[in-house]
Amino acid sequence: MTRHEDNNAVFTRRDGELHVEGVSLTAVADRVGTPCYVYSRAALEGALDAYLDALAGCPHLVCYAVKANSNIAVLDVLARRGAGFDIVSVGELERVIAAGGDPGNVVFSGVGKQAAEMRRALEAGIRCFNVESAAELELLNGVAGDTGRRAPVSIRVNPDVDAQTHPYISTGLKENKFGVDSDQAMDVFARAAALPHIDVIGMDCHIGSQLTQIAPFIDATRRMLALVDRLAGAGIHLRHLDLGGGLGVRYRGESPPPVHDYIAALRDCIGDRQLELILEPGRSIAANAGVLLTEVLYLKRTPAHNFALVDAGMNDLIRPALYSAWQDIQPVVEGTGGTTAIWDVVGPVCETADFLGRDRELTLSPRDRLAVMGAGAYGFVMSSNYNTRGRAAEVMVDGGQIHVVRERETLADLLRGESRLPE
Ligand SMILES: Cc1ncc(COP(=O)(O)O)c(C=O)c1O
Ligand SMILES: N[C@@H](CCCC[NH3+])C(=O)O
Repeated sequence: MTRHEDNNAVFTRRDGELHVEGVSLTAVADRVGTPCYVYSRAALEGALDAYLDALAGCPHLVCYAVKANSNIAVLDVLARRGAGFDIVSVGELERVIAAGGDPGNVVFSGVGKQAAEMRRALEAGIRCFNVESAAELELLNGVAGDTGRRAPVSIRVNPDVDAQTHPYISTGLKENKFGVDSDQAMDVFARAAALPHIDVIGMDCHIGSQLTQIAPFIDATRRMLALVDRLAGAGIHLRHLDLGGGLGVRYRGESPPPVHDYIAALRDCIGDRQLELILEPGRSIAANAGVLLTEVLYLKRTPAHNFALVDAGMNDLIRPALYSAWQDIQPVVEGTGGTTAIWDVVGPVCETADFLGRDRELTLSPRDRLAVMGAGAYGFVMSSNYNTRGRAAEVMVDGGQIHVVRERETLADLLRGESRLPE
């Protein structure tokens, strides 16, 4: 795998059979069973390298957004390659530490941080708290004082720009719950600078996810820089600017800007200001580094519709049900015959919204394996046990090797901690 290759280049078809790196997906399904998430180490590394290469020569830290895919093996691969991490809970911090990541390269985002989480993050020595409200700032100052530490702080500013993405994943508009209103930002920074246990070191924003154009990023960056300059005028000098994540990927017809163009545009805005640039990409690192493997259980043809019932459902991959997201569905083995039709690929969950894809032209037989593409981000992490279904296994392919990096959940896992009432 050379650097900069498109992540999709590691998912290739050879003799009609879909492979990830050097391994056939049939081999993975035979060994691990379905449903199962399969990630490519080379694809993860290639995606991170695109960021690191584009940032060369500029002080930077790429903090992979753990929420996109928090499997410890994924974090391990990225940490070894030089990534920092953006976390939103103490749980994600513990994952980073378990994966061998350096807490000194962790930024802590999130609107609802609790005192115990702050305490643990201070103790671990994280790089920065991305503070999202005046109230959070006061609590953090108190917790830092109690622990005898100073808290490094960035204030998340809501720049009020339209990210032009799905409303559920748009975060930088005035009406969204995220960050400090840009009109109140100067006051919050001034308060932070005056608090005894806070070190003000940065400013951050994150305007939304799956952005396919550069313009909203530039718009947000300019608004942030105007504030950075005003703060400098008021004697508050920041060390870093964190522009969040949000760069989109191609699921179907989208053509998001290449990482290189996106970063060149950001660097151009920053100009010769002495600021470290922090980014928090999630989806653009992980989405196209993973697929969800599933098997056809039954084919059901009705006068109204053709249903392919598969063993993965909305509890495994909720994006289609939640956002009407479209993800490509490919047969693992092509050309084996079967019924060619327009199918709704649906799961076993008792909900009409339980579909992985609708109106897909496929040639199918029962027991065929299918791969839902682009499932490496916001896939397993959003899965649930709805209908008392165990969560899928996760696999990391590395060259010719298959590593099971999360066992499939068993019934015992699902019932753990529950009990009947006493007699
Ligand atoms: C604060 C923050 N940073 C980074 C990300 C990662 O975003 P994406 O996966 O779109 O790159 C998110 C999620 O949207 C976020 O809320
Ligand atoms: N879960 C969303 C992305 C959320 C981004 C989190 N801030 C998706 O699958 O598209």
